[in-house]
Amino acid sequence: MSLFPGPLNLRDLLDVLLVAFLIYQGYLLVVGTRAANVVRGILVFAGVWVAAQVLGLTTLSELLGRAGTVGLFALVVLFQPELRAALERVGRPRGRETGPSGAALQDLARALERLAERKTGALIAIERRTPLGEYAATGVALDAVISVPFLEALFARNAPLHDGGVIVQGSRVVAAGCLFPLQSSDGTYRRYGTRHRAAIGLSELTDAVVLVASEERGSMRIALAGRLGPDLNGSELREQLRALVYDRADLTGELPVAPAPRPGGREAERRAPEAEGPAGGPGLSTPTEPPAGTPPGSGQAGPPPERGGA
Ligand SMILES: Nc1ncnc2c1ncn2[C@@H]1O[C@H](COP(=O)(O)OP(=O)(O)OP(=O)(O)O)[C@@H](O)[C@H]1O
Repeated sequence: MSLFPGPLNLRDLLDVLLVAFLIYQGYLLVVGTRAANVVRGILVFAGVWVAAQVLGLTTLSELLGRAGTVGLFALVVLFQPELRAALERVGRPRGRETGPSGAALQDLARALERLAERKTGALIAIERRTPLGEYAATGVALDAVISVPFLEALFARNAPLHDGGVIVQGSRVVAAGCLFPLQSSDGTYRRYGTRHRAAIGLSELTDAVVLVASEERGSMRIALAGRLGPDLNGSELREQLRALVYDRADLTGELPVAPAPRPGGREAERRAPEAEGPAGGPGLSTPTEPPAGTPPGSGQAGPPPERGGA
């Protein structure tokens, strides 16, 4: 039996193109989120199921077929936040995907630098394709132009909105005092405090770029795709922000510069998890490897200077 029973007409072509378009859109929706790994798993599962069918392994194909049906329901429950975000994105008006302007990015980086220098804790999520509306709704709605003094005032120790995270959409701060989901996938980042784990947690569920200034260590880091990057200095922070927001590094979900942690010392021990990430990779005992999936050459920028801290 041939794949196409009759000659290929325009309607078939349109059909194929629409399916290809839908698959591509589906890919764009999941890429950079924790759902991407699950999609890969489903593809492997489907591959085995098809192979079992082709080879006539009836028991196996029957078993996988039934497991697949149950699995579909499980996926809907498991990925409810992602599905909601995906639908929100589909229904979102066009033209809202513009990220922060160059000046806004500079101000974000400068503000984080100043906050970190003064050991004032800060948590800032920059929205990219995944809408952060549901997390913004947990805080106080704002509509403010990004500026260094404004961000410093927001996170100042006794300020009413200093607790929780700030959400940036385009060049505006749209919410403050927001509750982000805590990192959940495994125990990799267990030793970090809740601010860092909230940054990792949000980046695990969305494609947001999440900036953290540590109150305890005075350090600055970026969380992306469920992983916490290394300590950054001001120029590294600016460079990464530019790459993530303008160079569409979001399509790979990778931190463009992820210097390998150095072995030895308490600092290395604290940094060790970033060499691992939830996707697996070397264990804590071998902290010199770059994170799994780091693009070639990305470690060539060399490790940032050591900082003091806890
Ligand atoms: N789920 C959350 N969403 C947003 N912000 C949170 C969340 N959990 C904690 N925070 C923020 O983190 C602060 C506590 O930070 P904590 O000291 O536990 O974390 P940390 O990662 O060690 O950070 P630091 O290095 O700055 O001390 C809280 O006061 C609050 O502002």
